[in-house]
Amino acid sequence: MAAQVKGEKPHDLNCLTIAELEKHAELRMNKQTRDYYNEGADSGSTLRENTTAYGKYRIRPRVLRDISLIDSSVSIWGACNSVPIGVAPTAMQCLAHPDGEIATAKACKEAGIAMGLSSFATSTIEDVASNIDGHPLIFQLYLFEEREHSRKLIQRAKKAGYKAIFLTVDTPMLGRRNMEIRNQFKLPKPYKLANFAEDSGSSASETVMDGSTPKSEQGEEKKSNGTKGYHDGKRRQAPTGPVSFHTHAPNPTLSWERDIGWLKEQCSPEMEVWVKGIATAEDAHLAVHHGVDGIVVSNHGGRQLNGTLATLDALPDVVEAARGKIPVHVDGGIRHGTDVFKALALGADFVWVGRPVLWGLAYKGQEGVELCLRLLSDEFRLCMGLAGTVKVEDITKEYLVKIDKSGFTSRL
Ligand SMILES: Cc1cc2nc3c(=O)[nH]c(=O)nc-3n(C[C@H](O)[C@H](O)[C@H](O)COP(=O)(O)O)c2cc1C
Ligand SMILES: CCCCC(=O)C(=O)O
Repeated sequence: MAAQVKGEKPHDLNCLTIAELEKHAELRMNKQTRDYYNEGADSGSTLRENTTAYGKYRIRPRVLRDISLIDSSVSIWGACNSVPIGVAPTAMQCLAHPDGEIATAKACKEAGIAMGLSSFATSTIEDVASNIDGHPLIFQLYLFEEREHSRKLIQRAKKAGYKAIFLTVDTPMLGRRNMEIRNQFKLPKPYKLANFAEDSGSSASETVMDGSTPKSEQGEEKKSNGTKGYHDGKRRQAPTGPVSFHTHAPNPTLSWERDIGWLKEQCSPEMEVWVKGIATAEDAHLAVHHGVDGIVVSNHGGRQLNGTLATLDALPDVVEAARGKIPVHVDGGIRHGTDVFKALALGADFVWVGRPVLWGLAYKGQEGVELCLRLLSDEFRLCMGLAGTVKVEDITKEYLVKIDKSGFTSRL
């Protein structure tokens, strides 16, 4: 057992970093799951840049400041979050571990960290809520062309006490993920898209990502353009039949004018409405104009449009546009506590972490997610102290410098 401070959990000597966690997870996931979780769209350059963007900044530590009392917590949706970090909504967590989203919820409760639940979760809205036991939960919504499906999800989330709906806005079409296609990705039995089971007999395990036709949909297929999820330029019909993520998640009709007002009506007054997938100042202005409660700067972990800015690079413009009006969160590429510090210094109020949590789940279920959250939290607190900050609001751009490829630095 490693040296430890009284009351703290012992280190896992096999896994001291998120990079090590990723390696452990790789060995435990089958190829289909590993590729689905880890892949980015097209060449994967945006996926990589989300991470490498953090290397463009260095921290300017201040010293002799008595940092003996560090408070890394923030208040979010009326609760105390131990660090300004949340678990991003990611689909189908039972692929990583049979306990799936329930294990994640229990780990979030234990860590005092907010959780996002995906529309395409393999656990129900209600089960996840009862396992996180009052700690903030948000529900990630894919607003389907068949709104009735989404309306039911919203009502259930409201009843179960979710604090906000995060409307994902970067999926009017599905990004091109080639390994997913090549592997003919499908959710294996016995798992189900748990929140559609009663609507449709949820046939997620029939979802095949190769353009071929799942048996149950062959009649349907004749009417459509022959691809599943990907767009061939022809006007497609609104999907009908069982909900599966390849058929239903992309919604090319999404628009500010039609959808945000409707969503606010459905959610109010119990739940806030946020938009997840903002990458420009223009859209941040529109989000404010349409009365959303907050923004998540995100490119879906590099899984949608490849060739966009890394989220950290997109962040300052969005922060500038939303400043003082609505909160700005960011996700993508966060793999260390110092990344959290840098995102906050560039103006984010809070960050969300996707893949590392899935790796934790694959490594050791709930215990693995707790480990993931503990590593990031400990690194963040260490960074706060070593940089000379004791409160989250102390973290400003004064603590960062940008460094270019030749090593020249510039103050922000
Ligand atoms: C396997 C996987 C599934 C995801 N599923 C969803 C989803 O259902 N809804 C959504 O809005 N975002 C989804 N995301 C995107 C995450 O919410 C988040 O934006 C992204 O993972 C952040 O990047 P990171 O993985 O580098 O931390 C998914 C990401 C991954 C890796
Ligand atoms: C748009 C597909 C739904 C799941 C998801 O968001 C992802 O795999 O990234």
